Amino acid sequence: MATKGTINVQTENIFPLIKRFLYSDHEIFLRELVSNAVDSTSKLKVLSVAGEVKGDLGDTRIEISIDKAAKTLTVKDRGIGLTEDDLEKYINQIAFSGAEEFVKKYEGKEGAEQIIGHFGLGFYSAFMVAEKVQIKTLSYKEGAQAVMWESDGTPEYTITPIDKKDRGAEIVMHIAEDSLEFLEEARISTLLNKYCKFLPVEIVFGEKTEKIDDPKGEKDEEGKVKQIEVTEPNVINNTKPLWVKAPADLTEEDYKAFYRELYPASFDEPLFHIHLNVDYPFHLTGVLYFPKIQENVEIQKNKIQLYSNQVFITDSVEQIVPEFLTLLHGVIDSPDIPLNVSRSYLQSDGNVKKIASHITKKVADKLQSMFNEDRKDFEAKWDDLKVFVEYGTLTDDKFAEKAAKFTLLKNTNGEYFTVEEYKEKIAAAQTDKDGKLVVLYANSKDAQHQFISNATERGYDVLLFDSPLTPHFIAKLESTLENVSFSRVDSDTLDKLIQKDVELPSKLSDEEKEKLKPLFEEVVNKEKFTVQFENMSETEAPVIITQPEFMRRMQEQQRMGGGGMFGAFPEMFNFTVNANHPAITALLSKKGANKKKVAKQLADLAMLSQGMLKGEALSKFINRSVELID
Ligand SMILES: Nc1ncnc2c1ncn2[C@@H]1O[C@H](COP(=O)(O)OP(=O)(O)OP(=O)(O)O)[C@@H](O)[C@H]1O
Repeated sequence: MATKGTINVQTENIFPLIKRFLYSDHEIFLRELVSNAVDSTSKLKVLSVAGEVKGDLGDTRIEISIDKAAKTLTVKDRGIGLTEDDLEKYINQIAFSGAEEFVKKYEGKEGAEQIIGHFGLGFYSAFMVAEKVQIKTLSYKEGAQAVMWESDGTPEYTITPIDKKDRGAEIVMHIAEDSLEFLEEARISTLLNKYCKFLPVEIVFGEKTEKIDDPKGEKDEEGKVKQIEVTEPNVINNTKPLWVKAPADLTEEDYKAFYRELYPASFDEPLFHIHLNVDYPFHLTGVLYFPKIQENVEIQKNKIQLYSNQVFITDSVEQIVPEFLTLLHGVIDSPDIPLNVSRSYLQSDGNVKKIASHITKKVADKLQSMFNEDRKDFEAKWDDLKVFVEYGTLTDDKFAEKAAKFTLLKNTNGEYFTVEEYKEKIAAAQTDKDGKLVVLYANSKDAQHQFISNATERGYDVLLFDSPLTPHFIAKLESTLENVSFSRVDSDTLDKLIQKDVELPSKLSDEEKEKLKPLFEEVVNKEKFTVQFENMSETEAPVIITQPEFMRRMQEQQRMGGGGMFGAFPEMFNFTVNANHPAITALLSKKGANKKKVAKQLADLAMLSQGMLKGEALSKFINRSVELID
């Protein structure tokens, strides 16, 4: 005999609301229903261990199936099932009021889409895609009568006794006209792969055909064992993903294989991994991988997947881990991350804070131990790690504190130093007359080649800073290190960069300098280049073009979107003539057109070594050079 009833609706009919709700996240209904099936199966296993369910449990796989003709999608489990009383209690009352409360709370609220995607309505999310839902179920309890609960998306429902032999629940969704996409194998397969890939109970979707060695051992003409095709249920998930296993039982190859399982489209292998395993004060497991950092760091983000008891929740974890950690890849699984709260609340949640700082600490500790255990190997990985470490140093004070001990500086010879080691290395040569340590750096070995070789000839060392975060990172180093300044090697002449007490005498008198100055001012743009003389050594270039450090930093900041208060910053360079160079002294005695030509040639050579000679100016320079050969 059928029971009819009406679900006790408190406020308004929530079914139309559920349907309308959050269009883009309709797909999560499948995760909700499969999770329920998994829970029910897990409960059965617990009861069996406790002796409350007798005998063999049989096949406990969950099956997802599509019946296109009947327009149904079914999730079938062999878990504990429900009695009529259970249906009344759990489906009509508890689940319903839960869903009702949920909808009431978030309806029309901004950001609700994200919340529902992470949390879900539970069983009633089936009504986002179905016009009618049936639960055909037989409880594990002895002597239970199989029943079918049915509702067509109004608060009315019926419960009818049915004939069902196997234990568990079958949720049959009669897919609505506007959701027919969920009757497509490919769509369901994609969803299962996204949300259910690592669920702890085997989930079967369709069949797969595989070729295996003939069990009878029959051979083909070439004497090889014959291959025969077998069709078997297609299990879509890995029930024991790597992160739930003990690190001691895993090899390096296992970690790499799991990385490929997580990111089938990735070509690169990860550099190394960290296995997270925390029981107290919160539960957290996971594996984080350090990828090779790509030029474009943005594409790197959103690769960490967040799970709650092996159920996929989201791959945008910004609020849960500090931003620099989002450069990492991998999996975090924690039932302690509250999923039923708004995104902004997550940040202030105590557990989330603890989790974030725990992960930060773990990552820093791992880097420190790699540094301690095998410095050479750490150096070999540094180029790939540095953007990550710099990013962390810039954005997270706790990390910065720890990272200071393993942050490496690389010089143009490819040697690596910690900051302390480096200070010691350059102290003798690069301390200026005021006792300040001047660190020289280049951002490209090629572009600043001449400047680097001049500096090394002087006995100075030049660091190579070529990451996109360089300007910020240098500013950070300058603010933490006392009495140390950083100057790019082409930002001034060497004597100005590291000022010593000794001054070279000048081969040119002041009058001679005054005579030559307008000559150079004529051949370059006066607005952009400030012509000045300096007594350098004869071996240095006759003319050097430099861009003052502060000027370049302003421009870099502007390019990165900061420093707008100065408006568009003009490009300004110093055009420094080496008063001691023979070519300059020789210029004095030259006459007329030839004098100007040589001055132009010298100016162009300086431009050329800064990579500033382009287009027509370059063509003219080449022609003039050919003429000068004659
Ligand atoms: N396949 C199933 N087999 C047995 N019981 C089920 C099944 N699906 C749902 N239930 C029962 O219905 C209840 C409500 O399910 P619902 O999905 O709405 O909420 P929930 O699973 O308790 O919580 P959540 O909001 O996390 O999904 C469950 O707690 C469970 O008792």
